[in-house]
Amino acid sequence: MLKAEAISKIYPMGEVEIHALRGVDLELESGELVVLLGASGSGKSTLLNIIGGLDTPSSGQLYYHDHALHKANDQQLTRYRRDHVGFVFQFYNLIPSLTARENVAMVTDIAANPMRPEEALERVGLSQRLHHFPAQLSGGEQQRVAIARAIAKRPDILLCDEPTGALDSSTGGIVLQVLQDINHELNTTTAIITHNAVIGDMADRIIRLSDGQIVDQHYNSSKRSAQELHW
Ligand SMILES: Nc1ncnc2c1ncn2[C@@H]1O[C@H](COP(=O)(O)OP(=O)(O)OP(=O)(O)O)[C@@H](O)[C@H]1O
Repeated sequence: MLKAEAISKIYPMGEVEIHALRGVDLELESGELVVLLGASGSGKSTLLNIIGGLDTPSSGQLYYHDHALHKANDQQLTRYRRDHVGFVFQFYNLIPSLTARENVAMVTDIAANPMRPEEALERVGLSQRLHHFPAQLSGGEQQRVAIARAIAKRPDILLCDEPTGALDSSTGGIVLQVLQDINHELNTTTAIITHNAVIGDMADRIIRLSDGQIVDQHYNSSKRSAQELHW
């Protein structure tokens, strides 16, 4: 469903250029769960942001089905993000003055074919927290609200940048289990960025980046349930 060919990204920084990505080829297949591993600065977030239409490549081609995203203008990229992509970040980015339900409703109010906020929150196990404000929720619960918000519009692609980076291992396991369940139940193509190689065990495919290049990728023959993972 998504194909990146020879993607490079150069950030000009004064006199020097930072080569964040150097010729990345990547295909994401419908319904798969991919984990992207790599050291800090290897280009993981840059790649995810380009795939999600938050950033544009300096060179290379990017196709979502037959849409050439590398040629898209701002308006077309906004539409692609709004209609097809869900994002989950390390810090949950919830609106503090809105309840869990209202945070999710912000998205469902503008989406084409959304699920009800109650359904999205039920899918992440938060039916009992609909009217809580973010400050009244634990970190893991806040991340689950962020996931409910991301999936409520039924995105084709869910992109998660260090979704458990701020969580302890057992809370992180619950959040990852939610992502794995949603991938399974809704067939949402899912990419998870992490520093943590253990998380690769829950993936269909593991991709490793180093210095702006994909240096290894393989299918995982012994996929495990996220809640079995410990780090
Ligand atoms: N907006 C930017 N302007 C300039 N340089 C950038 C920008 N974004 C990223 N970079 C640089 O590009 C390289 C790749 O960064 P990126 O954030 O993609 O790495 P990462 O693998 O996600 O790292 P981390 O795990 O620490 O988040 C780094 O050297 C970074 O400093």
